Amino acid sequence: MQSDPARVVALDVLEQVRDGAYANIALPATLRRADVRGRGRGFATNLTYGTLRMQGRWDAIISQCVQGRPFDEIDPLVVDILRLGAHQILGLDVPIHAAMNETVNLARNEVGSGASGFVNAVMHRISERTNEEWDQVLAEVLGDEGPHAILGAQTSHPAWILDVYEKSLEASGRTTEDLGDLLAANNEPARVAISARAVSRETVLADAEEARAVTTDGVLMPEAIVLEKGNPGRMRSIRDHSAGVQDEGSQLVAYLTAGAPLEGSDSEWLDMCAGPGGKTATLAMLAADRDVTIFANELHGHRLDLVADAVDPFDNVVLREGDGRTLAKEEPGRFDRVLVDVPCSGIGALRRRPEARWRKTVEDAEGMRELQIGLLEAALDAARPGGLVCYSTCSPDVRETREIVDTVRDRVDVLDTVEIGKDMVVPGTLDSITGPYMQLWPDMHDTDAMFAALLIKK
Ligand SMILES: C[S@@+](CC[C@H](N)C(=O)[O-])C[C@H]1O[C@@H](n2cnc3c(N)ncnc32)[C@H](O)[C@@H]1O
Repeated sequence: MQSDPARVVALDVLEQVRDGAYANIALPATLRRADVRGRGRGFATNLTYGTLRMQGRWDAIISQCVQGRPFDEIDPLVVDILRLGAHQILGLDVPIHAAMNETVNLARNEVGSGASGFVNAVMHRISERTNEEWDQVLAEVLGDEGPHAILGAQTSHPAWILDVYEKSLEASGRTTEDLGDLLAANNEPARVAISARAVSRETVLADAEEARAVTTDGVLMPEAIVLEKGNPGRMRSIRDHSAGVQDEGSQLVAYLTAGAPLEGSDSEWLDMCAGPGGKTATLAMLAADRDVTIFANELHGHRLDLVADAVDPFDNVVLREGDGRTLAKEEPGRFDRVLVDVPCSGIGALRRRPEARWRKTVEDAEGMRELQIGLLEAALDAARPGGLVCYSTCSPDVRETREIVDTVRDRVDVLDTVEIGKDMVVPGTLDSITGPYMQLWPDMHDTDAMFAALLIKK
């Protein structure tokens, strides 16, 4: 019997990801090559992304079903087939007999009949328990390794990410009891939010309707449009860059940068780390009738090209390629508003990249520290006296958020922090935020875990 093409595609992408590919790039290309469309395409997408996201949980469960065989010694291709099988039984509502048959068949066709017998036996054992029962088993077998090892396996996260999240929750006034909700939110696909830029919100809504997309209002940003269903790539306004797909948290960072109160001149803004240009384009929209020029700087030429595409409909943006830190030396004290959206570990945006949590390490944040400090100091150098600097990350790790801002505030002349503009969001949605730093959360705000601090230079 031939294998189901959608499952073959999913297996192919899992193999590519093992070799270092990004699923969001490998999957569309593999679907195209295999000419899988319609419902098969949707199934292959859910299966691939879901399996990658939940891989840690499935591996912990598979390890309990291999009857003493060391997990690390199983052929990686067989492991991928078992992960796909586990996800069909426990992660999707595929009927058990279909999931079993298809998985065993895939093993026979892709590896050989020896492997199919092993896969059959393991799949039987996986299917003997419900998710709740597997949670119990994992709690028992991992009991000696501590609560984070258990919760990490149950929710499919490396234990170090739980340690980092726990510290971040506490630092931003939440409790460690919220950790489970946060991890569960990471296992849901990110919502597709749209920022209307060179056209009105109404135009984008009409465009979405024409593309047969289903929309709803933003949770956080009154201006945002959320696509509940549909493909943004089919919308004209997305294709011609008059609107852009952008997380609501990222939209808010641009609104905070443009809208924070400022005394004195307000005509030159700097976006110091602009690529790929989502925030630059939203800033360009917000500056459009304000007689402002935006200088968009990016270190890498190929990412500056993406900024150029994103701001194509606007004529108020000047592009510059280079290190943001040297720019500040060349033009000290010039800019009225500066956004410094620094490179970071990205562990606040795990919903977007299903494989990301398995690639990142606890050292990633440490490795960025000097660069983040240097960029924030440079942003303050580039701002005029009394000018505004917005420091932001898409990570909640305190080592790259408040610790960076606190270090720089101690070192250089920062007059004050500015209160986060709660009037810019849907009323009530930022009420939990106290103090000068904004930390968003996927489980509370349905955004990436963006951090922002607004500073005024002396
Ligand atoms: C978090 S991303 C910015 C995202 C962007 N603001 C947006 O909303 O689309 C950080 C960017 O900083 C760039 N970068 C890294 N080091 C830099 C440096 N020293 N100077 C300027 N940009 C830098 C990276 O290439 C990356 O494109």
